Amino acid sequence: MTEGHAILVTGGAGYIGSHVVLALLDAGLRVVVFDDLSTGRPEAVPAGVPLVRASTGDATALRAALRDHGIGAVIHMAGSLIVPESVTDPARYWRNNLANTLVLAEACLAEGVTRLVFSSTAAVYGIPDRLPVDEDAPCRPINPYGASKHAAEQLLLAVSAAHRLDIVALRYFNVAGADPAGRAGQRAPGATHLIKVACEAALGQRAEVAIYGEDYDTPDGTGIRDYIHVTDLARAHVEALRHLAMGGGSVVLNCGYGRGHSVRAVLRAVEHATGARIRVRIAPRRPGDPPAVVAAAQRIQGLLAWRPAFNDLDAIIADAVRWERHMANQDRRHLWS
Ligand SMILES: NC(=O)c1ccc[n+]([C@@H]2O[C@H](COP(=O)([O-])OP(=O)(O)OC[C@H]3O[C@@H](n4cnc5c(N)ncnc54)[C@H](O)[C@@H]3O)[C@@H](O)[C@H]2O)c1
Ligand SMILES: O=c1ccn([C@@H]2O[C@H](COP(=O)(O)OP(=O)(O)O[C@H]3O[C@H](CO)[C@H](O)[C@H](O)[C@H]3O)[C@@H](O)[C@H]2O)c(=O)[nH]1
Repeated sequence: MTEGHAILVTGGAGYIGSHVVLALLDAGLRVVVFDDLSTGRPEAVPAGVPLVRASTGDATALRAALRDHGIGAVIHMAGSLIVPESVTDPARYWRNNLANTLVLAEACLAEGVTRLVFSSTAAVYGIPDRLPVDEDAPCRPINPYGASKHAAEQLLLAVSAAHRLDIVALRYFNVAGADPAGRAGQRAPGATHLIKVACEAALGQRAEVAIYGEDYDTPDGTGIRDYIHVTDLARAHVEALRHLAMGGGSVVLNCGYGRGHSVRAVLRAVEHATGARIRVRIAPRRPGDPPAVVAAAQRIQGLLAWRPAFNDLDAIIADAVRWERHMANQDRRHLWS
């Protein structure tokens, strides 16, 4: 697919990145991870995969990595992604998500890399007028995270229109779960994403789950999201590379299943999967949170040879719970070693 070249995965030591690396290896591709380990973990990088520890803001390190490892395509996943943090520290988001993407695009042009897959987000839409939201809907992000990712998309598409750099921007909806074979999962401490937080609470690793707002205009008053299994999402990256290799050209694609679940529905499903009761506390709405976001999922399935294999909230949660138990056992072993 890249004529013997390797794929550079920025952010490959992170949660989604580590699953993308596995999907690429499973497809028989050569992979190099480029990660500053700000939230990623070296143990998330499989043995034998080179790890370049540097920031995407470092043009010299990027160009050296592209050159030295014979990179044919880049999957750009490095970024900052916590919505409330983007509200309190916007400059960090504009720098990491936009300015560093510019550095990467320039490095690709300078080193003759012609294909790039970009991690974008449903947060670019803001509060959609209509659900499910399709790729042509207006982008009116309501927080600096979404704004910085939307600007990065615009930058990449403009570069793509002017130069030989083809882009697939994948707009991920809410990513959750873990590798069904148990090889990877979400490792970073202090998680904020709902399914991870709920699993930790169900397994006694945190006291409670705060429900951020019970007064939204949704059937049960809590926020609605389209949760996608991380392994399905990872495989979409392999198919996006295939699309580019076949000359498919630049495109923006939603990555979701087209089905929404409320916060309360997620908590019930985690309780069902674990047999535990989760203590909940009703908290005020979180700044920057839209009430409901659900993907129109047709375009990706029309364009890529991608079909979801884990389109089921219970399947996502089962893998998330299994990974959380695995992590808890590891922690206990460390305690006694
Ligand atoms: N988790 C989600 O639900 C979700 C949804 C939509 C989009 N995304 C996007 O997916 C990507 C990966 O997210 P994740 O959930 O795996 O988060 P993560 O924090 O686990 O992964 C991000 C990785 O990027 C690395 N990184 C950050 N800034 C860097 C820099 N300047 N230089 C080099 N490495 C850097 C981190 O060390 C980490 O390994 C992000 O771009 C994020 O915006 C995530
Ligand atoms: O402890 C928690 C955590 C979350 N929520 C609620 O659960 C829903 C999901 O929240 P997450 O924090 O899990 O995810 P977000 O929807 O805020 O954001 C995620 O999904 C977005 C797209 O919808 C972007 O892709 C973004 O990158 C990614 O972090 C929201 O209604 C939120 O208010 C709670 O009630 N309690």
